[in-house]
Amino acid sequence: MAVKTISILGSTGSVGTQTLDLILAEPDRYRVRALVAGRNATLLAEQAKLCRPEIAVIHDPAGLDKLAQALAGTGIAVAAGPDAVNQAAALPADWTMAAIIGMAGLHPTLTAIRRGGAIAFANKEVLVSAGDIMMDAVTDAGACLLPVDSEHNAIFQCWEPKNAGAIERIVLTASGGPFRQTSRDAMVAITPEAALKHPVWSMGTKITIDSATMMNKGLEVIEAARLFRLPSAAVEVLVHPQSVVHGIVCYADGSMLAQLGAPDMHIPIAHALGWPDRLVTNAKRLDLTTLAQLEFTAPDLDRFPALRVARAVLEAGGGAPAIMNAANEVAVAAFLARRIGFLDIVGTVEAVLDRLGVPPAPDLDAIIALDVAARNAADTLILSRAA
Ligand SMILES: NC(=O)C1=CN([C@@H]2O[C@H](COP(=O)(O)OP(=O)(O)OC[C@H]3O[C@@H](n4cnc5c(N)ncnc54)[C@H](OP(=O)(O)O)[C@@H]3O)[C@@H](O)[C@H]2O)C=CC1
Ligand SMILES: CC(=O)[C@@H](O)[C@H](O)COP(=O)(O)O
Ligand SMILES: [Mn+2]
Repeated sequence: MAVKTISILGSTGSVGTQTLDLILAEPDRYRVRALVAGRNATLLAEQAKLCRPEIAVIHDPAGLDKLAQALAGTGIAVAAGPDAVNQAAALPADWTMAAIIGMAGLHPTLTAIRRGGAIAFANKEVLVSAGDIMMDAVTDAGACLLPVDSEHNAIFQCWEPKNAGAIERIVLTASGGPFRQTSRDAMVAITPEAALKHPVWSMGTKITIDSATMMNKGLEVIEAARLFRLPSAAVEVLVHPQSVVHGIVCYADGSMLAQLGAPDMHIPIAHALGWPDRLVTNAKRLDLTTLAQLEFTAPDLDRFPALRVARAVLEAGGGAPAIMNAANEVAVAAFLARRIGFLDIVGTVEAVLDRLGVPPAPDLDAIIALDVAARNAADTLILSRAA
């Protein structure tokens, strides 16, 4: 059995730590090249001691001393700053987990794609903002793109490449989040604490808030359109509170192929890590006999307008997805910092989209400029709301 070389971008996060769980469960199968984190030097150092990468890199230079001290004498190289992050992403690796949160992952992920090999893609924000560029880079580099987001991984598992022409549509399921049954009026008073209590999944804070507004599903519709090259109309969303059916591919003969599993991210990550083979894991098993009922309902776009906004953005094209994503990142951070209310998150996104329109986004520089413009516009709106 050949040893797989691995890099993890975003190793200290929810997806990153679960990726490392799988690697540490079978250490002889893998050699870790690079671990990359944002600010958490303590956890990064602990991880490095366990999996012995060639290099551990922290984006925030303020964490370098702590990291260097913790790893002194281990022979593990350390580095800090954005250039070091990109250099780590460029190191040859058979398999890279792209799990940095948000647009912060743009350059390292693109660097890893251009280097080639398999890219396990968790970072949906980058696919939303710069999806065509990412997908073209995958093709140009001959890289192998492995979707990790649970719904997209499910679609990937059910997608028959030789029958792609016979695929009518795909279905992404949504848990509905903690406010699935909350009235719009009651949403005004939602606190960060309440929004961070996801009913099913344990995830990082940003995606958990996105699930609460259902912007997560909006981002996922665009992510699916990019990954599977489908129009908006071919990507359906159904609310499925049990979160055991993750995605469905609907074929022209009436067949629907679905992927089921316990709501445990170790499962899609393991699929991507083992692909094209299957790993043995300790991930939770689903006991179908305990499932009294599986519900599937259409989402309520009046209570959760994020989904409508995301579809409009996908259909508008150009720089609109990059603007939506950037405004959402700023608004979620402002909500978590108690600077705006829950309904203001999507309100801010809509206002920024109205302000910036649908500018063209022909290349990466244009997308980055729009990302900055949308962040500035969102900041200004949030400041003016507070005044
Ligand atoms: N969590 C989940 O179950 C799922 C997540 N996803 C997607 O996966 C991605 C990661 O999500 P999640 O793991 O929840 O997020 P977390 O917030 O838990 O983790 C984010 C990771 O990114 C790192 N990071 C942040 N900024 C930088 C930077 N500038 N340079 C390098 N590293 C950085 C963080 O480091 P540090 O903590 O050290 O600052 C951390 O390791 C997101 O795009 C999300 O949408 C998709 C499906 C499911
Ligand atoms: C685990 C995963 O893939 C998340 O994106 C999940 O889908 C979030 O739950 P929601 O369905 O509530 O958005
Ligand atoms: Mn998902």
